[in-house]
Amino acid sequence: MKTLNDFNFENKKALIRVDFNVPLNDKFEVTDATRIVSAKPTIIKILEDGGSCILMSHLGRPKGFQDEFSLKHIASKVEDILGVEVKTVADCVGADVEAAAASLEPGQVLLLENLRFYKEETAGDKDFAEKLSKLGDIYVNDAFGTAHRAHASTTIIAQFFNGKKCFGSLLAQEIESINKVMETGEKPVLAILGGAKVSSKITIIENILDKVDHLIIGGGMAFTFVKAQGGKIGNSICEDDKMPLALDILKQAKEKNVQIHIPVDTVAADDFSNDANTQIVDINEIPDGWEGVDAGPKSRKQFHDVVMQCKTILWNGPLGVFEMESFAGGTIELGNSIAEATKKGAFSLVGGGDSVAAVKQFGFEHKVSYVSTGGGAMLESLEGKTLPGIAAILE
Ligand SMILES: Nc1ncnc2c1ncn2[C@@H]1O[C@H](COP(=O)(O)OP(=O)(O)OP(=O)(O)O)[C@@H](O)[C@H]1O
Ligand SMILES: O=C(O)[C@H](O)COP(=O)(O)O
Repeated sequence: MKTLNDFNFENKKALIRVDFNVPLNDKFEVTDATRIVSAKPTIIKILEDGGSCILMSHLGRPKGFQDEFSLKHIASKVEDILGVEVKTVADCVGADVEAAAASLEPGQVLLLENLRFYKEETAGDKDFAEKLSKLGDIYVNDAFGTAHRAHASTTIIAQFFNGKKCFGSLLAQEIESINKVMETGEKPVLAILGGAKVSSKITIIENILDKVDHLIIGGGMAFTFVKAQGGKIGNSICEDDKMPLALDILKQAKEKNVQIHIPVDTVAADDFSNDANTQIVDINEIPDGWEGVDAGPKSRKQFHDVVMQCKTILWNGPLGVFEMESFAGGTIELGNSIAEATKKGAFSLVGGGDSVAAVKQFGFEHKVSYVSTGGGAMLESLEGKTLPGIAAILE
């Protein structure tokens, strides 16, 4: 696995695929700069070697050239974070871009315009990838968030850099963190899967059963398991067609010696709103007209005890409807438990869209070992898939 340390970038132009697909508000200000901050070590290492950096990224899902998706909106933020002037150019291929790249001096940074202004990017077009490849001497992929896309700049381009391609430090760190959970982590290994739907997590569950000692199934998806075993779940969300699969997962877990933990009680609400009436009920006895919206106190205690026993912890998906303050308690307590276990030496990885949002919202970001910058890329990694962006560097 080639990393930045295998190259000396002195007088070299590094063409770096970053994932600067960051959220913007209506004034086009970056509201979460994590992905930019996370790419900084790679960029700084190259500049310190005496190289220059050509940064390429997508932003959103534009249809052609659309100003609202222009990367010029984030250039000053990138500049602030890097502490280095960031030059911009109004395109990502063509004569102006080639001239801007050619005139780049060691120590300088150039940010190209949104790659997805060209449909060739997502189509994985080889000619487009080749045009991009001409801009730099060494290709560095540091875009973990987009590593599950076989796009021109993430995957196809790598074939034009035989022996001159490597992982950036963010991508290397993401791979290492996933490997720690899936392959090399100290036992006992625990995965906590929450969120709304079983259907979106099935492949992960099936893959992970071979890797973990404990599996907590929480959040909305727990109710499919509860109902499948004969529990009364009131109006709680449930995928009836997935109940046979839920039973099969429980059977597989038994065969594989994986201990499954499902909530034993729940905060039930009489309405899906923050000011609904609530009561704590047994998970198998949710009254009609009420729905489970958060883990109950006994479940929180049960999950805390499991977390504290484990040395490697993966967390994907909230334990309740954490967006509503009244139903965020279970997710917050789980975050506290993971933070405590991490402090005692466990390795903890948080990944996936909503759990990362929850971790940031409740201030656990620096209390866990690693927070992934990938949403879909993280989920596909947990499914056991080889991500095309990663494979392209290894080839
Ligand atoms: N008991 C519940 N009833 C209804 N919705 C729930 C419940 N528990 C959690 N959720 C909802 O699940 C959603 C998150 O589910 P999702 O599967 O998307 O999570 P994730 O794995 O963190 O994110 P992603 O799949 O986007 O990476 C949240 O919006 C949350 O409100
Ligand atoms: O935010 C993400 O998950 C990545 O930047 C990939 O974006 P996409 O889902 O539009 O390909």
